[in-house]
Amino acid sequence: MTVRAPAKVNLHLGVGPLRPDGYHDVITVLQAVSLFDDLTATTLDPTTADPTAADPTAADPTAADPTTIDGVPSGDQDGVVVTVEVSGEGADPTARGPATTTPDVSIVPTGRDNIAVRAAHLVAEAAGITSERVHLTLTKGIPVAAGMAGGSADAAAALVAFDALWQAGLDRVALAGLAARLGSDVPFPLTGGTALGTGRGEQLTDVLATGEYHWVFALADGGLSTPAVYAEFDKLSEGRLRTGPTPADDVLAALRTGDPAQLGAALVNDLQPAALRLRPALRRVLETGRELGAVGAIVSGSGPTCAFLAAGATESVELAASLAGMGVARAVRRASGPAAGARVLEGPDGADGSGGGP
Ligand SMILES: C[C@@](CO)(OP(=O)(O)O)[C@H](O)COP(=O)(O)OP(=O)(O)OC[C@H]1O[C@@H](n2ccc(N)nc2=O)[C@H](O)[C@@H]1O
Ligand SMILES: Nc1ncnc2c1ncn2[C@@H]1O[C@H](COP(=O)(O)OP(=O)(O)O)[C@@H](O)[C@H]1O
Repeated sequence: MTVRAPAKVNLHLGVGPLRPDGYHDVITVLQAVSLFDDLTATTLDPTTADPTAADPTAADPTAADPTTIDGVPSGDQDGVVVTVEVSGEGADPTARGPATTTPDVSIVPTGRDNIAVRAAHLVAEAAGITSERVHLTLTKGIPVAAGMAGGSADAAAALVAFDALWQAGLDRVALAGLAARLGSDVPFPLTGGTALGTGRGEQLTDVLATGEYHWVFALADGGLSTPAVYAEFDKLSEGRLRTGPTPADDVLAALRTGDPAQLGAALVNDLQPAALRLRPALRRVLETGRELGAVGAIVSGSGPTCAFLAAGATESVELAASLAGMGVARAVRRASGPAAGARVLEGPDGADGSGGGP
């Protein structure tokens, strides 16, 4: 069973003051873009050891209660064992070497703190599954800790995969409820497209959007931690009166016209000053993209990826080539949006997941 899920870019990210629960109210417009992670779930014979697997019982040092991680069942209380193998973005070259003490946010964990494993345990709980052994292969095209919601995409893909694999019969509303327990950004890659997010970002409404948008992403070396960027936002906000998140009216109006230049001029990211404080070199990346003709230039979410909107497909090819030539980014990727949400590429019997539909 293989499920593909998309990355996102925030076209508008208005952030309100820190709430008592440690989150911020946001008003955000998210667009799914054609950078994808593929998650393959393979049911294993419970009696066969998997030599490629990381130790699934490796303790998460942040978990005070070993039976849950952030309120999500860890699997320790039942016989559901999910092992993980990662390739592509964020695959740890030292994964089989000695353990390091400094956590690197841009490396994907392969233990039970992998968000796809946590998603599996949530579905197991909902479906009453108590004994299964499953191996997950994550083929990551979405950069890690990069403000593009790659972990959220994997979690959404896992929810869809395990719902189908274990015949849990969860409908879209139930899946979105589990998704919101895993992270504020997890409901969005289930649906994809373009959507308005409120609350922590997890409450989604459809947006009237026309046209196809051509993006160029400048990938950075190393990631940025989302909580660290929000904390920097709080520091920068000290002494300033912040009432609520800024509304997304300009971006919503631009999306109705389908005009990239209008959308480019309307892009807003309230986390951008915080990301630039933590990564001053991103200023030069943004300036370079603008000088090379991007109609919009913004830090993607909490960063450090920089997102450039091109006037059209041809312009995006030229922009990507020129940006790569300037050497300001680790890598440059082109993508279009809106992209579809999490979908089955290959079912458990090897059949494709198109269901014969359009
Ligand atoms: C900033 C955004 C923009 O879309 O995403 P990224 O750009 O990192 O992908 C999101 O708000 C990130 O969503 P997500 O990565 O799911 O965050 P969560 O797991 O829910 O929360 C991680 C931490 O981020 C902070 N957080 C998150 C969401 C929110 N509305 N307010 C917050 O303050 C909190 O410190 C929280 O403990
Ligand atoms: N399947 C996963 N893919 C990516 N990161 C993961 C995954 N599971 C857990 N993580 C952790 O989540 C953190 C955020 O990753 P990611 O979702 O890619 O970034 P962002 O929140 O900036 O969009 C990473 O530092 C990583 O350690």
